[in-house]
Amino acid sequence: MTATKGTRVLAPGTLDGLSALVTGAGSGIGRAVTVRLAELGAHVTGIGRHEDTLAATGELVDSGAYDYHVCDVRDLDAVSAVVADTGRRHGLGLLVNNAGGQFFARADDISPGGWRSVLDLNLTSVFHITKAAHPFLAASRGAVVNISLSGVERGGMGMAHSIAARAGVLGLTRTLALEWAAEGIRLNCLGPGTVLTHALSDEASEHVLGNLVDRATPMRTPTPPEDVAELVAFLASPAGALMTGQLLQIDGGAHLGPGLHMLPEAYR
Ligand SMILES: CCCCCCCCCCC/C=C/C(=O)SCCNC(=O)CCNC(=O)[C@H](O)C(C)(C)COP(=O)(O)OP(=O)(O)OC[C@H]1O[C@@H](n2cnc3c(N)ncnc32)[C@H](O)[C@@H]1OP(=O)(O)O
Ligand SMILES: NC(=O)C1=CN([C@@H]2O[C@H](COP(=O)(O)OP(=O)(O)OC[C@H]3O[C@@H](n4cnc5c(N)ncnc54)[C@H](OP(=O)(O)O)[C@@H]3O)[C@@H](O)[C@H]2O)C=CC1
Repeated sequence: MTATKGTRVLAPGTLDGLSALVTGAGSGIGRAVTVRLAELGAHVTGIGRHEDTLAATGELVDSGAYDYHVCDVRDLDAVSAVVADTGRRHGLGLLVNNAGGQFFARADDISPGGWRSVLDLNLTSVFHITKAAHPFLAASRGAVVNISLSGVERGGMGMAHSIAARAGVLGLTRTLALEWAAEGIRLNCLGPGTVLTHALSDEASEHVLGNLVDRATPMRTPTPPEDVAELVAFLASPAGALMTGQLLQIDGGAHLGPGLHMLPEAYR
């Protein structure tokens, strides 16, 4: 297996003066995005449910470049209030809808409650947060990056609820890219492949590496969270000024291979 180490190509100061809001900033991809945006000059407001992890992210960035709110993105009134507070305090030039996830189960084993839970987290929250951000994004001619999943256009075994939600996010992204283009607002989706964050347990990581990375990813490498972060920063930078309505899969070709989740082992 080969693995990149997380590539940094953007120049220091690229995002000077940008105000960003990142959901799920306390770990994994959201933490890597927060750290990189702040390194490039942005102020970042993080959202998550756990204060300890959000605070730990703050230890990785310069003081003054970061604050956070403890909030569940499924609490639509609370999270809309956080967006409005952030917009009033700092303005808002970039929204990164990153908080998300699912449990792995065959469709037959997903109850109405399980379906609702995953749709609320991965689709409904994204709609409401993005809508709450609209006036601030219009004022800044800002951008939205929605963190999706490699395979969203092809399906994924064991993930009917999550893939349906992410497909909904892609449709939402493209629709708002049309509706808000005249205001200079851009929206894009990123589809990471397998990212070895703490969300995958050690046992699952071994399983994922053996079966899903080596066998299902043509480039036989996981996606470093830092690579996702650099792409988010690119989309927020002037170089991304004409990119909107895109799904960019950053997955070592997984969307071309047998599929991250096409192997029976993916949902044993
Ligand atoms: C084990 C790994 C195998 C290998 C898989 C290969 C994949 C490799 C590629 C990786 C691709 C994607 C990676 C990621 O997305 S990493 C993301 C980071 N984190 C997570 O995914 C975890 C996030 N999960 C959660 O936050 C929660 O589980 C979730 C929001 C989904 C649910 O939380 P909630 O608090 O709402 O949960 P409840 O306990 O209240 O349950 C709500 C209903 O859901 C049903 N449920 C919950 N878990 C399961 C399950 N495992 N199977 C079936 N049903 C489940 C639960 O019963 C409730 O329903 P009812 O009301 O009907 O009882
Ligand atoms: N890891 C992977 O292989 C891949 C991940 N993805 C997607 O990337 C995104 C980030 O995943 P990753 O970094 O790996 O996982 P993590 O579990 O590390 O990150 C998820 C973050 O979201 C936060 N979060 C979860 N639920 C809520 C909620 N209801 N309200 C507020 N915050 C919440 C969590 O913080 P807290 O618990 O404190 O709330 C956590 O910081 C997810 O959408 C995931 O599905 C996509 C492709 C592959």
